[in-house]
Parts: sequence; C-alpha cells; structure tokens
Amino acid sequence: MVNDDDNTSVKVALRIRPQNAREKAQQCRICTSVTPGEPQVTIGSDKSFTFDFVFDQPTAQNTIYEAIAEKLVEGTFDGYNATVLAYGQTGSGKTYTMGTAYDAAGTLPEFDLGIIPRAAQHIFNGIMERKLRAKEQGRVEPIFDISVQFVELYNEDIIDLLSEDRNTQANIKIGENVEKGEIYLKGVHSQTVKSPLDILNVLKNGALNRTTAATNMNQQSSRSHAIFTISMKQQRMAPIDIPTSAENGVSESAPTTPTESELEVLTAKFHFVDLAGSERLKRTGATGDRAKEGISINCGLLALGNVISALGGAQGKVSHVPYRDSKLTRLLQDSLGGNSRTLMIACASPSDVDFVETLNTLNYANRAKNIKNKVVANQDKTSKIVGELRGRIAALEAELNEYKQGKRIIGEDGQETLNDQYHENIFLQSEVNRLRTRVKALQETAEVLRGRNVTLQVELSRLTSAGLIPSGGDENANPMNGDANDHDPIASTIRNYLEEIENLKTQLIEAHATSDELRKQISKMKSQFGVGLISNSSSVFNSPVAAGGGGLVGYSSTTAVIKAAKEEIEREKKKIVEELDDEATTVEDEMNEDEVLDEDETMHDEDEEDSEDEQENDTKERDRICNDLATLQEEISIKEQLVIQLEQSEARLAQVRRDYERKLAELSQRISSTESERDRILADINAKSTNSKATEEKVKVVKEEYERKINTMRKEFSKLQALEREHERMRNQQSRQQNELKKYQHEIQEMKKNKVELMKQLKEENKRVKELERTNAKRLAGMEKESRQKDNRIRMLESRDRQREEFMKRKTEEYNNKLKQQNNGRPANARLRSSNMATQNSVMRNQQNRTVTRNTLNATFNVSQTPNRRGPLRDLINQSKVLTYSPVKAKKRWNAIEKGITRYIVQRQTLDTMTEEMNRQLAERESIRQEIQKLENNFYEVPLPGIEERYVIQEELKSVNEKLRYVEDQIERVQKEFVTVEESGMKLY
Ligand SMILES: Nc1ncnc2c1ncn2[C@@H]1O[C@H](COP(=O)(O)OP(=O)(O)OP(=O)(O)O)[C@@H](O)[C@H]1O
Repeated sequence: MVNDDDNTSVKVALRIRPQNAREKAQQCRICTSVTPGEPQVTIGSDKSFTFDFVFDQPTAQNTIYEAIAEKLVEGTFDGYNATVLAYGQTGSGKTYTMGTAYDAAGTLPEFDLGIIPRAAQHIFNGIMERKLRAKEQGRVEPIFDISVQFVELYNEDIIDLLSEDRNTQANIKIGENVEKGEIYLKGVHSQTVKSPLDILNVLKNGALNRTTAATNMNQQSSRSHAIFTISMKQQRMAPIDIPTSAENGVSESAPTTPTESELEVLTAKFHFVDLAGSERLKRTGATGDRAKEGISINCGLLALGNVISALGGAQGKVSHVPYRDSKLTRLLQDSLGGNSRTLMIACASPSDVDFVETLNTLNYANRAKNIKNKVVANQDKTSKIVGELRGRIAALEAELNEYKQGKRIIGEDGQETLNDQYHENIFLQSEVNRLRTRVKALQETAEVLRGRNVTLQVELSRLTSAGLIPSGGDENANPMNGDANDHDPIASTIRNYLEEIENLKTQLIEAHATSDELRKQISKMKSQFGVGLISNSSSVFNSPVAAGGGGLVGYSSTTAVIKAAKEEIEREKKKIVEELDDEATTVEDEMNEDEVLDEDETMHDEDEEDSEDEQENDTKERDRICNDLATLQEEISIKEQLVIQLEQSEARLAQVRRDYERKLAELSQRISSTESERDRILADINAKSTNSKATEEKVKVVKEEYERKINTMRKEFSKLQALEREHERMRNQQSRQQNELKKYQHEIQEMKKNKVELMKQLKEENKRVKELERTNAKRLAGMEKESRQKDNRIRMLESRDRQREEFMKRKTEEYNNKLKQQNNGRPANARLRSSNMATQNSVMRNQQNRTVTRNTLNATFNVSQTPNRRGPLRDLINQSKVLTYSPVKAKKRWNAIEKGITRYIVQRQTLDTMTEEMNRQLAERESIRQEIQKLENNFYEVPLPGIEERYVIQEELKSVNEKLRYVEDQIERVQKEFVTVEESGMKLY
C-alpha cells in the first residue's frame, strides 16, 4: 500500500512568537512582517521567504495544531510515520509549540497546550471513534497498542528520560532495520499507555528529567534535543477485494467486489522533536558546562544542516548523506529523506535584537523545503503476502481454465503453445452455425412457397370452375403454364416474366429469413453479454455471425477485431515507450553516476580502465537492446498501418452492402407493383376475350409496354448482379484480410515473446549495473570517509591559522575607530566601504602569512576529494574540481580553492563585524532608552522641579530622542547591509 503522494516533500512552517516582556521593555522593533493571506515572511526591509505555512505573532496553539499536525496524526491510523521537528534559537518558542514541557498538574491552561498533548488527545479520540464505528457496522473492533518513548540527546549521549536507572543509559544503541529502512533505539524503555492522561504523565515525568538551565536569553532553556515518540500498532479487519470470475476464468482486469475482510496489522511512529536552541554561543553568554553544551548542540545542528543540504541539493541528486556524523542526524534518518511525513516548524523571534538569529533560522528552514521523503504505509508482511497470493491464484485459475478449454497446450518440447485445434474447432463451429442459419432461412422460404402454392391452386380451381380456363387437366389452356404455349408469344412472355418474379421473390424471402435469424442472434447475444462486450470481445472474430458473411453483424465483428487489434497495439506501444523511458532514465542516471565515478577515478588509474571497459560494454549492450526495442516498435507501427487499411476496406464493404440492400428493396417494391398491374391486365384480357381482333391489338400494345418495362428491370437486375458480384469480391477480400489480420496477430504475439526476451536481458543488464553501482558506492563511501577526515584536518588548520591572525583584532579596532568618526557625520556607505577595504587589506596582508599554512593544506588537499555538499568550502572544492589530473590543472584548482576560502573568510569577517556593530548599536539604543527613562522620571519627580529645570529636561529629552531615532536608523541600515553581504557571497552553511 503506497501512498498517492509517496514522494512527499518535507513541509516547513514558520511560527513567529509574540514579543516577550523583556523585548517590550527594551522597546525592540519588530523586524519581521507576514504578507497577509500568503505564507510569506519578510525580514528587514526586503528579504522574503516563502514556506508551506507562516504563522504570525497572535496565532493560537489550536490553530497551529489543526493546520499542521492534525493530518499527520490521522495518517498514523493508516500506518504512515510522521515527524514534527521544532527548530529555532533559544527562547523562540520551540518547547511552547511542541508542548514538551507539559505540566500534568494542570497549571497550564487548555489554550496554551502544545502539539504533543493535543496529539495525545486526538489519538485516543480516534481510537474511540474507530471502535464505535466498527461496533455500529457490526464489524470486529480494531485493537490498538499505544506506547511511548522519551529520550534526550545531551552532549552526544542518548538519555532515556523514562528510565530511573541512570546506569543503564550507557547501553542505549541506535539500530537500523535495513529492510524497512527504519531507525530504532535499543535499550530504551517503551511505556504502554491506555489514555491521553497516561501520555501526559509520561511527558511530565520525562520533562522533569530533561536537562534545562537558565541562560542570558531563556530562564528555562533546553540544553538538549528531546525526542518524544508515540508508537501505534493497530490490528483491524480490512475489506479485501475478491476478483469476480468471468466465464473464461478470472482476468487481471476483472472487476472486484469487497465482500470479505481479513486481519491487517498496521504500525506507525510519530516523533516529536524539540531541538535545542540554534543561537550562537556568544549570545547566551554561556561559560563552563553551558558552553560545552552549546558546542555539542551546535555540532548536532551543524550535522543536521549538512544532512539537509545533502538531501535538498541540486535537482535532488543525492550522492552521500552524512547521517552518521552525529547521533541527532542518525536518529532522524528515517524522518529526513526516509519513510515519514515530516514537518519542520521554524520558530523565530520578531524582535530586531534577534535579527541575525532569525535570518539564520529562515535560511536553515528554507533549505529543508527541498527534502523529499518516500512515504509508505507500514503494513505487516502477512497481509501484503495474502494480497499478492490472492492475485496469483486468480491468474492461475484463469490459466487453468484455458488449459481445460484446450486453448493452451504443452507441446512435445515442453513449450507452451496456443492450440491450433482449438481455433479450428471454433472456426468449424461457426461454419456449422452459419449453415444452420441458412437451413432455417430455407425452411422458412419453403414454408412461404408452400403457402403460396396452395393459394395458386385455389385460384386455379376457382378460374377453372368459373370456366375461364378449360378444365380436364388441359393445362395448355392456362396462360401461366409453360411448354404448350410456346407458340403464343404473349403467354410465353408472361410466363417468363412470372418465373423471374417468382425467383426474385424466393430470393427475397430467403434474404429476409436470413436477416431475421441474424437479428435474433444479435439480440440474444446482446442480452447475454451486453453491447459493450460484443463490440469489444475479440472472440467475436471467430463468431458464427462473422463467418456467416455479409450483414450488419459481420461488419461489427470485424470492426471489433480491428478495434481489439488497435488497442493491443496501443498497449504494446505504451509499454515499449515506458520501458524505453525507464531505460533512458537508467542510462542517464548511470551516465551521471559515471561522471561522478569518473571524477573519483582520476586518482585510481588502474581501476578506472577496468571500470571504463565494463561500462563501455554495458553501454553497448544497452544500446543494442534499446535498438532492438526500437525496431520492434517500428514493426508494430507498420502493422498498425495495415490494420488501418483493413478498417478502410471494411468501411467500403459496408457501403456496398448498404447499396445492395437498398436496391434490393426498391426492386422488390417495383416487382410487387408490376405484379398487381399484371393481374389487372390479365383480368381485363380475360374479360374481353370475346372480341379477338381488338384483343390482339390491345395485347400487342400491352406486350410492347411490358417488354419495355421488363427490359428496364432486366438492366437494373444486371446492375444489381454486378453489385452483388462486387459485394462477393469484397467479401472474399475481407476474408483474405481477416486471414492477414490473424497472421499479424500471430506476429505481434511473436514480437511480444521477443520483447519479453529483450526485457529479460535488460533486467540482467540492470542487475549487473546495480552490482557495479553497489561496489562503486562502497568505494565512494570509503573515499568520502577519507575525505571527511581530510576536511577535519583542514578545518583544524584553518582555525589554527585564524587564531594566529592577530589582524582581526586590529581590523575591528580600525573599524570601530572609523565608525566613531562616521558617527560624527560621515556618510554610511563610505564607512562600510572603508570597513571592507580595511578587511580586504588585512586579508591581503594576511595572505602572506597564509602561504606558510598553504603548503600544509596543499599536502592535505589532494585531488581525491569526493563530491559532497557539506558547507561552502566543500562546495568550492567541488566546483573547482577537474576531471583529469595534471599539475597545471591542480594548481588552477588550488588557486580557485584558495580564492574561495579567502572570499568566504572576508565575508564571514564582514558579517561578524557587522553583527558586532549591530550589537553595539542595540546596546547604545538600550542605554539611550534608560537615559530617556531617567529624564522622564526627573521630569515628573515629586515635588515637581522648577519651570526652568523642567525646560532643560525637556530640551535634553528632545535631543536624546533624536539620538534614539538616529541609532534606530543605523540599526536598520546595518541589518539591510547584513542581508546584502550575506546574499552576495556563499551561504553560511
Ligand atoms: N507563541 C507564543 N505565545 C506565547 N508565549 C510564547 C510563545 N512562544 C514562546 N513563548 C514563551 O516564550 C518563552 C520561551 O519559550 P520556549 O521555552 O518554548 O523557547 P525554546 O525555543 O524552547 O527555548 P530553548 O531552546 O532555550 O529551550 C516561554 O516562556 C514561552 O511560554
């Protein structure tokens, strides 16, 4: 059971908390603004971010829950894992939003309850609802097992918050179920819960054990990452789809009816992750243990940032994700890029004092948007297997039916073939049916003729008794009688004419009878199978109606055959196109993979040659298979053309048939009118037979007239005959075409076999390629490990380098001096420019120092760097990477790396200096505010100061307020410049 949106992106929500009392007291400005009606936030004056959800300051807890968490909790009832992750600086509201610090004593008002307590309530309400529904519907009630775990990650140690025994903590291990792609904790207590209150008690007890401490920024700051997990196991009776059996066995596409139900076991895990604050160490003013905690927190979050970057990298191509770099990322492995619906809530402060932290949070969250997870419901294996087996049984039953009917047989060579006798049998049966129809028609004709004979006999005896015809068996006197009247031209003409009429009549009756019989058969078939089935079924091709030749049914059957053949071809085409697409994607992926491999293999020449040969062979082989598939596709297109031609000739045939039928009807109409005319004239002649001369005259006229008429009719009749002959010719052609169609179908069958063969080969090829991929991936992982170690060494060297560089201090001093000067009236941009110049100059000077370390770095950095997306330095290294090794290229590459590093350092230094400036200005703003407060107090002091004194205070207040406005403008300006500098260079992570 795969989810519809099984490729689900990690959703990101931003929550901006209201300003706290301290920020209000400091009269901090609000630096964030949310676009109304849009999930968009702007920080500073013009830097905007868009997320899946954005909640501004006044948003209530229940609104947040309903908008983002409710759906995820519902999903756990269908077996989908979920993770909610709160990220942000200290005091930004992570714990408040998640509800991790729940107080079961009930001091927390309902309004303030976070996501976890609400989810607990929701889960148990859901359980009750489902049980009640099952009861009402007379079904077996589902059984639920809910258990919870609560751990914290403190200084890279996993601590079970539900365990009293702190000694067992060392035994906690992270395990992985590779088959399910699931990460779990060994040695962690899992507590079964029976009610929402149980969950809340567990939450409270765990929260009490959690490591918190007061920092500069939050009185109760969480010093660890907390993961609260609710596991749900559900056993329920789920309806199963039973395929209905058709007459010819059970086909795969047969409609299904949900009649039975079977036991289904679903499991799901919901992780609630409350991360520790992401702020810089400096801001919390932490020292000692707090500082150590801070470093550990930042390492974890840095690793998380690297994982997010790797997963959300360019075009979703992920080569290596460093999950194992920290325990936090390892624990969240299945929530990031794995089997879980994941939501990250970025918590932020609106105040300008937290400008830099908020900007960092927004950047971090922005990258998480690109992560794609693969979400699959956790259904137990047994239910899955039962479903698969049921399908298999249906297919086997269908096959068995075909064997029973003799449609399929096993040849002497053990190969399965379609039975010729079966087809012959069906053909003969159709022939018998056709003849049976004809016999019936002839019987009906005979019946009509018999009736007509009786009528004529009666007429004859009537005329004889009336004396109009001589009696005594003198048949010669009867004008309608043949041979004896040869000498009488009128009589012979009339006789011939009558004979012809009789023949035509007989034919007409037979045609009517045949058509009636066929019509009956059609309506019988319609009522038996329904119209759709008749027109679609390919068995109609062999039906008696089709073989019966001519008529509407024959036409519709051939149309059905053509339609079926076209559909078959369409299906084949689609399959081939899909397979070719798949193949193209695989080839493309492999090509890309090859590129990556190529890069790495520049340093492993021997391996490279072998691998290249293998890959070349693989490519050739795949090309060959692709060509074969393309040829097959071409042949099928040709066949398709032929089927179209068949269809056209079929249409022509139908037209001729229609003409023929119409003419026949007209002729029969005219025959009957001529017949009545003849009767009338005969009666006249008989009545006036006394006057022979006049009679002769009249007879002559009548004769001439009739001869003319008969001639015309003969002409028409011969035309009709020509039409009939044409019809016959077309029918022959049609049967030839039907044979051709059969042949084509046989050929398509053969082609299918070939295609199966090709697909097999393709599969084998893919298997081999995968094997190769696995080997390469292993090698790549090894190389990446090596590369990481080298990265660490580089980082170490860089930090030592930086420590040595005293120029930073000098530069800052210079900057501060310049700033002071600028405060006295110099324009802002000039100041920034000079600051940057100073930075550049310092860096230039510093480059000379750096050449010493450069040799060391040179030795450390070799061309074997593997691609990864961890941080800007690694990005630079990857960007400047060249495919083949040469001293010149290596030098160029080194220069590019060095330039990048310099650029990055300059950018970091500028940002750091700007942050310091911002902090200094914030501090200045604070002192101005205090000064204002003091002046205001003096102004309203009791007893009130004198007028003069108050005037002086007022003047002072004016100038201090102006100063405040100036400082605030400065803060805004630096914030703007900060965003610009940050955007201009590499990203901070
Ligand atoms: N949306 C909000 N509405 C009202 N108060 C809030 C909101 N968000 C946070 N707060 C308050 O702000 C203070 C700090 O919040 P909280 O402890 O949740 O921050 P945190 O991000 O978890 O910090 P840390 O990382 O240090 O643990 C708390 O007193 C909390 O009640």
